[in-house]
This record gives sequence, C-alpha cells and structure tokens, in this order.
Amino acid sequence: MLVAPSILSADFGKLNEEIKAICDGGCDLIHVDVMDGHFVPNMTLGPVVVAPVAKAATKPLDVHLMVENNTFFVELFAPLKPMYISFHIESEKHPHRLIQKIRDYGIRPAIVLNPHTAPEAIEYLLEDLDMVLLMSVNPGFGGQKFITNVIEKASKLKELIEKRNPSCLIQVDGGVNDKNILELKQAGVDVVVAGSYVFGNEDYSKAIKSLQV
Ligand SMILES: O=C(CO)[C@@H](O)[C@H](O)COP(=O)(O)O
Ligand SMILES: [Co+2]
Repeated sequence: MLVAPSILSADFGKLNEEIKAICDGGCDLIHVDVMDGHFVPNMTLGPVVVAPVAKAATKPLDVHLMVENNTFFVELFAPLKPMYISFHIESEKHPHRLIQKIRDYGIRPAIVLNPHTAPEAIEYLLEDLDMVLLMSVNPGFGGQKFITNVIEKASKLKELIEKRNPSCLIQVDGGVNDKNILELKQAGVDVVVAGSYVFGNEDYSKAIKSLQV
C-alpha cells in the first residue's frame, strides 16, 4: 500500500519541517488538497504556497483539486510538476478532454468520485486514467469519519479496472487509519491518503509505516 499524507493536517506555521518529516518518514507521495470555496465550503492552497512545498519535497506531489474551474487550476499547478493531478467527475463537463490536457503536461491524470457517485460513472474513462480516487468522506475538511461503504465501492471499481485498464490505481481519501487499512487493502486499494492520522501522531514515520501494509 502506498501512503500519501495530506498536508491539510500539517502545521502551516512550520510547513517546510513538516514536509521534511513526512519525506524522511518514508511517505510515497505528498497529497495536496486544493479547495476553491465554491465546489467545497473551504479554501486552501494556491501555487504560491505549494511551490516551496514542491521545492522542499523529496517525494512526488499528488494534487487533489476540489474546484469548479478545473482547467484553470490544472494550468496553475502543472508548472509545479506534480506526479498526479486529480479532479472531481462531479465538477467537470468534459472529463475526457481534461484528462488529455493533464497528460499533455506530462502529468498522470486521476479522477475523484464523491461518496454518492457510482464507479460506473467513469467506466468509459478508465482506459485513459492512471488512478481513480474514491472519497471516503465528503470533500472539504480533514478529520472526518470514514464512510464504510467505500470498501464495497472499491471492490466494484476493482472489477471494472481489471476489465478496462489493470494498471490503473485505486486511491482512497478520508478517515483512513490503522483500523481500516487492512479492509482497504483486501478491497484492492493501492494508495491511501491520510491527514489527521499521520499528522496527529507523534511519530510520523511510525504512522506512515503502519499504513504501508
Ligand atoms: O481531500 C480531503 C478532504 O477534502 C482529504 O485529503 C483530507 O485532508 C484527508 O484528511 P483525513 O480524513 O485523513 O484527516
Ligand atoms: Co484529498
């Protein structure tokens, strides 16, 4: 299991130290939550803050867009060369076109599904994707309770992925911790995002390793 700590739960007063700590602690990716105050009722990071993060990081960035104007934000974040950019299917009228645009920047495209969205909604996009992110909380905030039916959803998505594009990864984001990690693994999940669990632990390295099952 790959682990992507979400810096939404980091101490922004010492962001550089926090980035160094999770990288030295053995994380696989650094999850960056971008919120616009429209698609979700919260606002977070722009490229001005994320640029020094990208500079300090020794692990690749995984940018999770929670915005209405996806194209605008893809153009803003592409110069930072993240490994992944993911956008919500619920906020995009032309997902196939946007996937190509992300790939043209040399970035791996991923799509995010809110808790109510069925995996079938993206069946005909799977061939073009490197990762699908299933939200296991409502997007907008860290520290929420894990929605357990994501386990069943991950198993269903896994079947579609086996049929359409076996190299596409499944990522789960929200409320992930050492109590639900094995179930996620068994359902076929490849990458987990963990914010409050990692940054709420005194030993980031220990917390990260406890999820690398
Ligand atoms: O995208 C989001 C929230 O919208 C996440 O990436 C959270 O930041 C995860 O935080 P925890 O649920 O792990 O505390
Ligand atoms: Co996220």
